[in-house]
Amino acid sequence: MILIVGGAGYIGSHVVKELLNQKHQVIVLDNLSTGHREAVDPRADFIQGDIRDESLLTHIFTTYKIEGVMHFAAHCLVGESVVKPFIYYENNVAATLLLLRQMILHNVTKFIFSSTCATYGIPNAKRIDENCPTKPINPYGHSKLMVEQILSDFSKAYGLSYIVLRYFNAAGADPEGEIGEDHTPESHLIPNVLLHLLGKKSSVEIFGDNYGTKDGTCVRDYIHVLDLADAHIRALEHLFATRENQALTYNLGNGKGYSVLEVIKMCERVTENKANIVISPGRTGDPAYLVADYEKIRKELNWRPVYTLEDIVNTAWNWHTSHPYGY
Ligand SMILES: NC(=O)c1ccc[n+]([C@@H]2O[C@H](COP(=O)([O-])OP(=O)(O)OC[C@H]3O[C@@H](n4cnc5c(N)ncnc54)[C@H](O)[C@@H]3O)[C@@H](O)[C@H]2O)c1
Ligand SMILES: O=c1ccn([C@@H]2O[C@H](COP(=O)(O)OP(=O)(O)O[C@H]3O[C@H](CO)[C@@H](O)[C@H](O)[C@H]3O)[C@@H](O)[C@H]2O)c(=O)[nH]1
Repeated sequence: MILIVGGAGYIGSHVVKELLNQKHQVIVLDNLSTGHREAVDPRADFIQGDIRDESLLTHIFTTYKIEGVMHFAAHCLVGESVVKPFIYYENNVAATLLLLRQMILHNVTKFIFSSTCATYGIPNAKRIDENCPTKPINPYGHSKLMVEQILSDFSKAYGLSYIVLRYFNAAGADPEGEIGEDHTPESHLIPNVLLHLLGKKSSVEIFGDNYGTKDGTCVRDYIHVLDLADAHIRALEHLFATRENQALTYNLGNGKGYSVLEVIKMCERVTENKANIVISPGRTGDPAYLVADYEKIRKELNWRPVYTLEDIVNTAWNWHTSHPYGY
């Protein structure tokens, strides 16, 4: 059985559905702080609770035969982390330590960790590969990089076998339309544009239009949640297939950069609607340009993204139009 921590959240719930489709047994632990009970596939076991509750973790590790853990639970907003760093270090680093302690105590060695391209900071590269220096520029990125260091040390000392997945910008929704992105408040670009085009927000803000990019707006690499789900399953299967401890780090992105303006244009095209754009100051902690080189995971786990930006916007639009109030 695989324990999915944070499996009621946006990315976790999509991974849970794919794991179940591929006949894995799944138990989800989530405190529902930003996740939704309805997002958890009914075929999964669900426990509402917090990873900081050590007696609950002991109960889970002694009751269920947990063979591996995927850890999605975190605070994960770049801007919020700049103004509320305490909760980022507390929930992303200290709470993860508690989870890892229980794993070690119960001899569970396989671990997949949701990290981020925010660990790179402002890279000096057109495409970021895993050898680029990690110099985060916000507390969120620092908190994820700290966990990566902890995992490396724990692997050597306690035999942890792990894969760190550094996602770029997750987007899109389940093509079957059952689950999708639902955050309150919503801060991510694509849902914000689509919610505006759906008439739920009066305008869409562009945070900064004088970055040193092709049109002055920030460039990001948008990766479909189902491509992320596929990578998680490959990572899990790799950990189960190898005898030696693994200590691996992979980027997960599309390898293509789109500016905020280009994303808005794609949303306008898919929805056949015109956006009312407002230019606002850039957000603190936002790098100008982040695009992935995903060669390493392509070579080693035979993963490659299959969804385009248009697929991302189409599936997200399908979700928002069928769930205008979220779950
Ligand atoms: N969304 C992105 O673009 C993106 C990019 C890079 C990395 N990530 C990482 O991926 C992971 C998932 O992101 P998401 O967008 O699905 O976020 P999300 O907020 O939708 O999901 C996080 C889930 O974790 C749960 N949770 C948080 N703290 C918890 C705790 N202490 N105990 C139990 N449950 C807890 C929340 O209720 C939520 O269901 C995060 O670790 C994030 O840092 C996300
Ligand atoms: O209404 C909006 C929302 C966002 N943006 C811009 O759009 C880009 C993407 O922003 P957003 O969708 O909020 O994602 P990021 O801030 O890039 O962060 C996401 O992607 C990171 C990886 O790049 C993850 O680590 C984070 O968890 C996840 O929130 C940024 O340049 C924002 O300034 C706008 O202009 N208007």
